[in-house]
Amino acid sequence: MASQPPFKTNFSSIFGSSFLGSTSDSNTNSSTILTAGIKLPVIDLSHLTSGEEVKRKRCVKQMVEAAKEWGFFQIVNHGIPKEVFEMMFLEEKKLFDRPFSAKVRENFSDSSKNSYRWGNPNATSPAQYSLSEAFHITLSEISTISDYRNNLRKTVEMYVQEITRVAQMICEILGKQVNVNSKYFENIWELKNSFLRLNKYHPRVFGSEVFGLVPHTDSSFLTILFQDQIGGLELKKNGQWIGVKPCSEALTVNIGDMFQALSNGVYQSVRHRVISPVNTERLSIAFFVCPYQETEIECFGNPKKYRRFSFREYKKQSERDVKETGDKVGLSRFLI
Ligand SMILES: O=C(O)CCC(=O)C(=O)O
Ligand SMILES: [Fe+2]
Repeated sequence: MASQPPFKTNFSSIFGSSFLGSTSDSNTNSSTILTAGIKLPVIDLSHLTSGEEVKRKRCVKQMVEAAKEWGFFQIVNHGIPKEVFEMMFLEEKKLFDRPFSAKVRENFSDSSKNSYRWGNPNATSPAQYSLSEAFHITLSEISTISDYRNNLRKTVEMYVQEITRVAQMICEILGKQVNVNSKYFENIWELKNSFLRLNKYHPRVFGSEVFGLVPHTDSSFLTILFQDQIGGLELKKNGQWIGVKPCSEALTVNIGDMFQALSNGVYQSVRHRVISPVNTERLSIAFFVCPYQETEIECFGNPKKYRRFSFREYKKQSERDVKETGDKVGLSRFLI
C-alpha cells in the first residue's frame, strides 16, 4: 500500500495538468542566497550555565540581538542527547510509512480531530501548494496516544520533556529583556495547546514552482526546529531568501507572531519557507510554544503597537484569511 499522498492527482485536480512538469524557477530559486558570507547567529547555551557571569551576559545579548535582527538563530550545547532525536526520527518515519489511506483515516489519540495534513486544500495557486505531509500532536493529546502506539507515546513524551526545558530557558531570557512579566513563561510544559509538527517533504515531482512548505510566519510564541541534513529551509531577510544550513548539533529557533506581539514588535516573526528537496525526502520536527486559545495577548511596551486579542481570535482570523486569499495576513491585522 502506497504511503505517499496522491500529490500529482490532487495538484492537477485543483490547477489542471498544464502546471505539471513546468521548469519555471520563478518562486523558488530566483532570490536564494546560499548563505555565502551570511551566517545565522549560533548561540552556545552552555554559556548560560557555566557560572561565568561575563559569558552568560554575552550569550543573552547575542540571543536578544538575533531575535531582533533575524527572528532566527541556531542553538548548540542545548543538552538534549542525540539519541532523543534519533528515536524521535525513527517514530516519525514509522508514522509516515503507514499506508496513505490509514494516515487519513486513523487518529492516533483519543482526540476527535485527525492530526494528519498534506498538500494544501486552501491553495488558490500553485505557489500556495505544499509538497509535504505533516502530523500535529498537541501536548494535551500525548497522554491519549493509543496503547498500541506505546513507543510513539513514550518517545514523544521524552522529546517534549527535553524540548520544553530548552524552550523555557529561551522564552524566559527573551521575555525578561522586553519586560514580559516574569511569571509569563514560568511553566512552558503546562501550555497544553503547544504542539509538535512532524514534517515530511517529498522530492519535486512537478515544476519547482511548488514549495515543500509555502512562505509563512509561525503563529506561536517560539518555534524550535530539528531537521535532518538535507536542507531547504529559507528565511527572508532584507528582501532576500537565505538558506539555513543544517547542522546536526544545532536546533533552529525562530520567533513566532505571539512573541512579536508580546514584545511590541521588538522581536521579529520572520517569513520562512521550505524548498522541496531534489531526488530525496526530508524530515523535520518543529515544536511550537503556543498560548491557550483563550489567552489574551497584550503588548508589553508603550505606546502599544497591537491591540489586545485572544489567541483564538488570532487563529480564526488567520484561518479566514488563508481560506479567502491562500495566505494569512497575520499581526498587521491587529495594529492599533
Ligand atoms: O521543516 C522546516 O524546515 C520548517 C518547518 C516550518 O516552518 C513549520 O512547520 O512551520
Ligand atoms: Fe514555520
